[in-house]
Amino acid sequence: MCNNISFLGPKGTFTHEAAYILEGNLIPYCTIPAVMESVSNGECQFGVVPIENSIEGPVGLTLDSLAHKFDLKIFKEMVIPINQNLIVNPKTVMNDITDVYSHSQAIAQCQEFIRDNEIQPHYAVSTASAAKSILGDKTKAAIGNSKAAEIYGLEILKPNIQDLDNNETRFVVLSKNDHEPTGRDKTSIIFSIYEDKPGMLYKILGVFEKESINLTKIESRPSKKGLGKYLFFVDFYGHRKDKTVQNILNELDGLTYFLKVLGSYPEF
Ligand SMILES: O=C(O)C(=O)C[C@]1(C(=O)O)C=C[C@@H](O)C=C1
Repeated sequence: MCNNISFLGPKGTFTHEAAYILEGNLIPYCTIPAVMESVSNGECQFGVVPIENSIEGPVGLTLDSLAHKFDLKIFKEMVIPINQNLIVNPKTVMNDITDVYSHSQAIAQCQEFIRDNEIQPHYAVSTASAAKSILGDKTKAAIGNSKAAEIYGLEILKPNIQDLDNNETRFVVLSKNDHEPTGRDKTSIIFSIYEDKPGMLYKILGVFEKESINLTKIESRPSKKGLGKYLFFVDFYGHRKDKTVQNILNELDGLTYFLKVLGSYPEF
């Protein structure tokens, strides 16, 4: 069995740091859909992507790609603390910097720092690609992982520049199959409801209440089928092979317009 693990690269992203928790041959891909494609087409057995951040919330591209583009399962989840650093070329001082580059999530996590220092933010595909892009230009800084500074021969001018301390990101390991039950599992699903019936979401949540199953996340995203039409992303305790969870999924099948089970995996 191939032991390749794709991750959102290049080397030095937070996703790379999360992927280190796994054992295998780590391969960087430059976008979240490219990571998913590498698992779909069998180049990699697993792929690691960010799914939500404790400050900035969902990673929309991951949720949308799982809902609309790929038929992949969640095999594992991982949560790592995020410490953002101001990364610069050697011998740069604060006054040299006019522009700062990073992933949109990282820019959002450091809004106050960027505003207080009056530097112009720019979006990049990942924090590490931002670090690579500033090489050789003292007017440009990047926001990212200290590992990126080390890998690309850059320096950290200011550590811990995120606005809030409880900064954590949850990553998922995607595969063609989900995880066998461990006794401490979570299940992720996506569903949409019939729009013309009142109280549908209430009824659906009632199914979980009836079976005494705790939700750990509920999130809605546009279904891309018009304003006011949503997909719901729900995570809850239990494995899809548990009798209780099977009862829930059977009932939801009858109550929802669309239901996709993203799989069951051990709680981090
Ligand atoms: O750009 C990176 O370093 C990533 O791994 C992506 C990502 C994200 O999408 O949330 C991961 C963690 C941080 O919150 C910032 C960016």
